[in-house]
Amino acid sequence: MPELRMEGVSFHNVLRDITVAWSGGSLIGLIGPNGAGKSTLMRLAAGIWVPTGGRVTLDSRDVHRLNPLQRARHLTYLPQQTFHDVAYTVREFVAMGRFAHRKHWQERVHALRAAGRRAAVQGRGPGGASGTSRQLVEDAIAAMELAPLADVPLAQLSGGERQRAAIARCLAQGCDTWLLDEPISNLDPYYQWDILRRLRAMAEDGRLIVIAIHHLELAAQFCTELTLLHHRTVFAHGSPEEVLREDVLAAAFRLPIRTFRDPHTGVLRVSLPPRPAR
Ligand SMILES: Nc1ncnc2c1ncn2[C@@H]1O[C@H](COP(=O)(O)OP(=O)(O)OP(=O)(O)O)[C@@H](O)[C@H]1O
Repeated sequence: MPELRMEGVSFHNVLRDITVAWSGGSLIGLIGPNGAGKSTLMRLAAGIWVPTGGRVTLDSRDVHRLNPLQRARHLTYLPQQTFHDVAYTVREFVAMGRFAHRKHWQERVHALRAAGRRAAVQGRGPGGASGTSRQLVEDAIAAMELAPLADVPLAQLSGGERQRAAIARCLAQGCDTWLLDEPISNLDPYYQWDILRRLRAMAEDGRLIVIAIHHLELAAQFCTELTLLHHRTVFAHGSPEEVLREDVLAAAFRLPIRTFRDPHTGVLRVSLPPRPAR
C-alpha cells in the first residue's frame, strides 16, 4: 500500500516544519482556514513544487525527483481550479488520464522532449487508445454519470459537470495515490455525497486518498483521518473525533463550532453557531 511522508517540510513563509505520514487504506481530509496552505501542501505532495526544507517521499522516493511519467503512474493530482479553457470533449479529456500508460504517447513525449518541443505535446489529442484504456475511460465516464455528455466540449459544461469530468480523468488514470484539492467544491449535495462515498470505498480497497475539504460535517463522516493546517503547520492530526474538538475548531476557525454525536445515528456532527440576533 502506498505511503506518503512529509518530514520537516517547509515552503518559503507559507508552511513550516510539516511532519505527517499518510498511508494506503485511508481517506485523509486536509482541513484548515483559507490561506492555511492546503493547496500548497497538495502541490508539494504531488511533486509539482519542491519544498524549501525537508522531504516529501512516496514509498521512500523523493516525489519531486520522479519524472512526470513515473509520477502519473503512481499519483493523480486534481488542482483546485477546474479546467475552463480546455478545447477537448469530455471523452478526450478523460482519456488524457491514460497518458502515462500509453506507450506511443510516451515515445512521442520522449521524442518531442529530445527535440525541445515539449509544449507541442499539449496541443495533441489522445488517439489510438488500447482496448483496456478505452474501457477504463468509458467506465470512468459512466461512473461520473457523464455518458450523455461524452462528446460535448468541456467548455460547454456546468461547473459541477466539469468537476466530475476532472474526477473521471483521475479515475481513468488508475493510480493508488490520489491528491484532490477540493473535489466537492462545485458539486450539489447528491454528488458531494456520492463522490465521497466512492472515495471512501476506494480508500478501503487500499488506496491513499487525500482531499482538501472545507465541509467539516462531510469530512467528519467520510474521512478516516484529518490533518488540520493552521499557523503554517500541522495544528492537529488524527481521527475525526481527535481533530474535531471544539477547542481546536474555535482556535483554527475563530468560531464556536459545536461537535456532538447524533443521538439517533451515533454519527459525529459538526454545527456552525446560529445566526446572531440583530
Ligand atoms: N507560489 C507562492 N509563493 C508564495 N506564497 C504563496 C504561493 N502560493 C500561495 N501562496 C500563499 O500561501 C498561502 C497559502 O495558500 P494556499 O492556496 O495553499 O491556501 P489554502 O489553505 O489552500 O487556502 P484556501 O482554503 O483559500 O483554498 C496564501 O497566503 C497564499 O497567498
